Amino acid sequence: MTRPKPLIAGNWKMNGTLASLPELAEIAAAVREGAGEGLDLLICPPATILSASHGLLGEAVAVGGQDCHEAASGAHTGDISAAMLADVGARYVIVGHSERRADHGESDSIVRAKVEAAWAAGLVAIVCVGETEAQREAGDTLDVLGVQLAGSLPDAVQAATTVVAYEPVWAIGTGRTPTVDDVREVHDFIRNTLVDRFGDAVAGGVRILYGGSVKPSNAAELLGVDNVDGALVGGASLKAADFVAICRARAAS
Ligand SMILES: O=C[C@H](O)COP(=O)(O)O
Repeated sequence: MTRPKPLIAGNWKMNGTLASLPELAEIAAAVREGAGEGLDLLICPPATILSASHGLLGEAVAVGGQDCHEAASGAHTGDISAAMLADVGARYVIVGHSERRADHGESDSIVRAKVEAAWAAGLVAIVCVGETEAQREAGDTLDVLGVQLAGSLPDAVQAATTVVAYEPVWAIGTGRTPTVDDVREVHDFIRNTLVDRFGDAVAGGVRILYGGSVKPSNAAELLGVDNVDGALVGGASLKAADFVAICRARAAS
């Protein structure tokens, strides 16, 4: 199976204002100097600065949303549709992040509907899955991920429209990461699960990102693991220098 082109994605979460745009300018400058060679790059800033971010980053670094509503439009005060994200330049949208699942009670079936909404608007959906610490300690990690994948991914998955992000909940923002062997086991499991359901041709091209305390010092090790096709980076993506260092580490691994 040929490895898909790696994707390094930054998720700014609820951080960043117009005053943060210089960080993006710094990333854009590093990319012009070759930092993103051989990689697809993505920043998912808050929706309030998506348009300005797109204007700054241009085509070399994609921008994406952090969530979208499952409906195309309507009476959903405060929500954002996939088409609205696309309208201001987004090419991707994260769905089913564990913070959305926990804070907003998003079930696998809601996540699945959001994936379909993203596709309908022409966006690539980054579908997040991951186990809690209690689930890992109980030995349930693969079972939990199997259920999340089965429920969150629609039948019409294509490599060009879908990315899976494995984010162990206990590793997010904690500075803790799974061992390389644990990451390999989970990513192999996700790949095999995709192959069983969607076949080799589709599943081989779906990028499987690792997310959870990725930083410059551990990026080469984590991103060098088989079936790790990039990273979904939270905290470290807020600093241009760290995000660029992660990109360089992946390019070199
Ligand atoms: O979406 C990103 C992940 O939740 C990882 O966040 P983190 O890199 O701050 O641990």
